[in-house]
Amino acid sequence: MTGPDAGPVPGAASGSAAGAAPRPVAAGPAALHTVEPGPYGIPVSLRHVLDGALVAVKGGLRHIGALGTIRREAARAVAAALPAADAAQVSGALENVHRHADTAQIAAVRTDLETRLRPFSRTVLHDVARALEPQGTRLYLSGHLGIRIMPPQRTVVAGGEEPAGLEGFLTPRGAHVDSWFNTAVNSVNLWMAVGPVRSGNGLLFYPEAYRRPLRHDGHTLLPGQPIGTPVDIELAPGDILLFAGDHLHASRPNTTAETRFVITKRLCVGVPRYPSAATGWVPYEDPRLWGTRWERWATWRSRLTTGGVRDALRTGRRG
Ligand SMILES: O=C(O)CCC(=O)C(=O)O
Ligand SMILES: [Fe+2]
Repeated sequence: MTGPDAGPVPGAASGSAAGAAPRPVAAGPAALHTVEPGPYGIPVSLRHVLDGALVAVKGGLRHIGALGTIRREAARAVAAALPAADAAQVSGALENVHRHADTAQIAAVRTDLETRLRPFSRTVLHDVARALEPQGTRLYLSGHLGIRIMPPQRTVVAGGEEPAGLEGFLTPRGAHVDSWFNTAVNSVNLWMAVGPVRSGNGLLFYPEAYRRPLRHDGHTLLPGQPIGTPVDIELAPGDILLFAGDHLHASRPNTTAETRFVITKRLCVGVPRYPSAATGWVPYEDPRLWGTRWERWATWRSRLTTGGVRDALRTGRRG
C-alpha cells in the first residue's frame, strides 16, 4: 500500500459528487489481477479485461524477449539527442534522463524513439498476441504506438511553458476514455512498463465509472461528475498492464524523482466495433495477412465497419 499526495489530476479534479477529489488507493487484489507467463503462454482472458478487469502481466516484455531491445534503442535515442557526456550520465536508464536533459531534449528523444521502435513494436504486439492463451476469437492489431516518457512534473514546468500537443506522452493527460476519440469498444490497451512505474508517476483508473455515461468534450472528462475512487497502479520494468479502451483513466502528474517510461500498443478482441460518437478512427490489422501478397488488405475488416465508413466519408469530405 502506498499513499503519497494524490496531486491534481486534470479533468478529474471534481471526481466525487461532494466535489472533493478522493485520494487514490493502491491497487489491491480486487482491482488489479496479476498473472505470470507460464509454459503455455500468458494466462489472460481478454474478455475479462473487456469486462473492466485491470490485468498486470508480470515480466511480459521479458517473456517475449523485447525489453533489452527497447532499452537499447532508448539509449541510442538518448545518445542521438544529447551531448556525449550527458548521454553517458543517463547510462541507459531513462528514469534519470531529466537530470541530464531539458524538456526539449527529452521531447527529441521521444520523437526519435518513436521512429526507431515503430517496426519493432509491431513485432512486440504480434508476439504478445501469439503468447496469449487462445481467446476463441480473432485478434486484430493496431499500428498505434505510444512512447510515453513522463519526467517529474516540476522539471517540465521549470523551463516555462509546458510543451504543447504532448499530453499523455510527455505531459499528463486528464481523465479520458480512449474510445471517446479513436479506439474500438472491444479494444484492449497494452501499457508496457519499460522502466519502473511508481505510485506517484503512473496511471489512475476509475473502475466505478467503467462504461458509465459520462459527459466529455470528445477528448477529456468534463468536471463535476461522480467517478468514484481512483485506483493507482505500480509496475516493475517489463510488466504489461492490460486495460479496456473503454476504461476511464488519467495520467498521474509525476511527483516522483524518476522519469516514467512506458510504451503502448492496442489490439482488438474480434472484429473492431467503433462507438458511433467517436471523434476519430484507427484501423486494426488482421495479422494473418502479414507477409502474404494480401498484406495491403490487412485493415479491410476494420474499414468495413460503420466507424470505418464514417471515417472514409469524413476524410473524403476534408480532402
Ligand atoms: O501514459 C499516460 O500517462 C497516458 C496513457 C494513456 O492515456 C493511454 O495509454 O491510453
Ligand atoms: Fe488513454
